[in-house]
Amino acid sequence: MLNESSRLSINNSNPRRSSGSLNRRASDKLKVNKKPVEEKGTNIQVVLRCRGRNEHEIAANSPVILEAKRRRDAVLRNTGKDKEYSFDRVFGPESTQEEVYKEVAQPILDEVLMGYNCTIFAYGQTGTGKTYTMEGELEERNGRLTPRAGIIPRAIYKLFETLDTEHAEYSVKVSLIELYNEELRDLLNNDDSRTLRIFEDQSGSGVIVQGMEESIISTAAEALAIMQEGSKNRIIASTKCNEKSSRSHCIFTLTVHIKEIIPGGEEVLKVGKLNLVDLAGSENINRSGAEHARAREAGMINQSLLTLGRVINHLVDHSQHVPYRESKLTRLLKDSLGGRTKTCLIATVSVAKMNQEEIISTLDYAKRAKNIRNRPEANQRMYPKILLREYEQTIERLKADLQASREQKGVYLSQQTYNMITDENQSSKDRVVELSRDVEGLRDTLRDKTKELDEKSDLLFGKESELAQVQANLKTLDKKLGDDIEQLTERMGQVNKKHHN
Ligand SMILES: Nc1ncnc2c1ncn2[C@@H]1O[C@H](COP(=O)(O)OP(=O)(O)OP(=O)(O)O)[C@@H](O)[C@H]1O
Repeated sequence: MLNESSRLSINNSNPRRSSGSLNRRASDKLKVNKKPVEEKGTNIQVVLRCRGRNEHEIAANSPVILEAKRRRDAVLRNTGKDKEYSFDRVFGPESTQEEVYKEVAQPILDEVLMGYNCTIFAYGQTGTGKTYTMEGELEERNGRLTPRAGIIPRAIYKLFETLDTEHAEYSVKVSLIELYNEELRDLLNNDDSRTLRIFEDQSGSGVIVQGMEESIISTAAEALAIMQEGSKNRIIASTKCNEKSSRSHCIFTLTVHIKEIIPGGEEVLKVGKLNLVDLAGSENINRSGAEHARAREAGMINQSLLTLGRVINHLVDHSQHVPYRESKLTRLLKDSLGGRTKTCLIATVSVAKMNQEEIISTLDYAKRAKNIRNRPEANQRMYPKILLREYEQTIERLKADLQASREQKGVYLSQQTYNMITDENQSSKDRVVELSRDVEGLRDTLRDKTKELDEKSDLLFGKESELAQVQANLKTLDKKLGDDIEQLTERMGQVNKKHHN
């Protein structure tokens, strides 16, 4: 699977090929012409894609309740009351794959070529077109992509077309991983003995997936073939909503290194990265970010999707602590949410009334995500010479480690001890997950109690107003009674006077 690129030798000397990174990891000494952070940051881009009614929805006579209006608005017809939602772009059911690519992904690919890290997420209910939008049809026909090709194949083709047209010296790497039930799986490598682990790099700004295969590719067709193979490996599980629904998250990453000559004639490397993320179906995760109680009972909790919702809420509320570490998905994509990556969320929805609850839930989720601010920053250029020297040092260190373990010097563990440590480690991690769930349960209770308290307060307030009204009436009656008594006394005085006369 590891292919040598004939175009560029810079990556061929990379001893860490099997250790992928989703983010920048150039050490400080490699930095040149550092670009300033875009100070105030930019909101993440959010687009909505509506899928027209499918056969099932038409057969069920479920009417259309969501319509794309103009370029940026969607109108929801909800029990007689229309509600408008605005996004950076709204694509109606008639939108084509090409249109979505050109308007959403193409500008992002341009940013990647300028040296930025970018991420595109597809979020939505099962069967609303996440995979269609991200992958679509991967097969070529007569050496060309078909009209149903999605963002990934189009981005791959456009990337090579641009690099070749510009006669750039470059290298391109791809990786494809899946996250299912909080387990990471490499879709480009079936070797089950390789465990993928997530590490934050020393600078704390990036994430490294240790053990992940990164295939160097030299043509678009090669990349597409890899993608097709990986896509077949993706776990498909059935749910009630869609027979072939996927409950896994899929992250496809393209990493591009381009050689540049800076003024003065020195060679530098520009690095850009594009993460294309097809998330699991969002049903069972409600608007507040809590999962469906029945789903919890059925063991269908998607910890990662749940945490993604919570991370969004925390970012929008500018919380001090954002719970990135509570799931693998949010750990992997930390930099895409509130970090230095340029991010776009594509929310996919059905337009049929029978999915009303999920449509509203997705629209609200997307609306909230619009408020996340990232601070995009271009990756620093790297000097190949220094990079090579660093790699040579790494190779020396790895050789020493290998020698030590061969000679059983240094830290050498038997398989049994290693398994024991791994089990203990996993058990602690499981405990954290269990405790997080308990905390979530307590949060739900707190939320319910707060709601109850609010209702009681409203009731009390109503009663207080009623009491004040009764007291006011009493006061008026009291005054009237006093006046009546006064009048009566006066009359009686007059009568008595007459009587005496
Ligand atoms: N915009 C669209 N135009 C035409 N067909 C579409 C569109 N969106 C989705 N489809 C079709 O609907 C079906 C379900 O789409 P898809 O598998 O992409 O959904 P999904 O959101 O990825 O579901 P899951 O969560 O199960 O992965 C597919 O047959 C796909 O071809």
